[in-house]
Amino acid sequence: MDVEPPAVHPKAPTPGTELGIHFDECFGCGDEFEAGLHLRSRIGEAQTVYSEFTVTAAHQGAPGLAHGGLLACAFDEALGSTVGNLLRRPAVTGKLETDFRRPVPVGSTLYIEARLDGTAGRKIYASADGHLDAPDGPIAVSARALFVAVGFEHFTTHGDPAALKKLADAQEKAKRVREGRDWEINP
Ligand SMILES: CCCCCCCCCC(=O)SCCNC(=O)CCNC(=O)[C@H](O)C(C)(C)COP(=O)(O)OP(=O)(O)OC[C@H]1O[C@@H](n2cnc3c(N)ncnc32)[C@H](O)[C@@H]1OP(=O)(O)O
Repeated sequence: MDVEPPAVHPKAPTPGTELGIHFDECFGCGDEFEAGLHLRSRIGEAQTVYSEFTVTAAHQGAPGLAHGGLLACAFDEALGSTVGNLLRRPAVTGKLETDFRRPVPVGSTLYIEARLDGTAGRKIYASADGHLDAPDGPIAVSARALFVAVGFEHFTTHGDPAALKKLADAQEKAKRVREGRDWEINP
């Protein structure tokens, strides 16, 4: 099947939009776990998403240096957020390839610019570059990923249905608050 240019969803958030946490307990973006990556993302121009990840002592592999697996996790999150927010299609990572080009010290911040590259049926291609300590800093890590679109049953079948229900309820409540209708008698 040919790879087609990605079609951004008409209701995708617009450039400049700060993207919130998609799940409090997500290791990539959630706030629930102190050692998590606490990635913060916003929509950029032309099918891009910018994310920032500051490396702490909790993310070390060698003394004073980030663990490569956790850097890969940051890219998985940044790329997943790009796919999820721009295409608004549930998808999971099928393949993730990383090039580690420079060491990333504790205390440094990676500025990750991720983009959609194309789609082919359920397959979604995306890639990203991580710049060291400034949006135009040297590239320390690059990644390419294949996401595969899935139905919601992927999460209900393989994940935790009770936690999913809690998440759906929290998202619905946040939507009601955003729309100024958080006054239902039976919340
Ligand atoms: C706003 C939201 C923000 C979210 C951010 C979160 C980011 C984090 C994202 C993740 O980390 S997700 C968790 C890690 N990933 C997984 O747990 C996925 C585990 N794997 C699976 O569940 C299945 O293998 C998968 C759904 C990916 C595919 O199984 P399916 O049976 O549904 O599909 P199938 O195997 O028929 O593959 C569909 C197509 O994808 C291709 N494909 C699948 N996996 C592939 C792979 N690994 N490499 C290459 N191609 C692959 C496959 O060849 C095929 O291509 P064709 O259509 O051309 O035939």
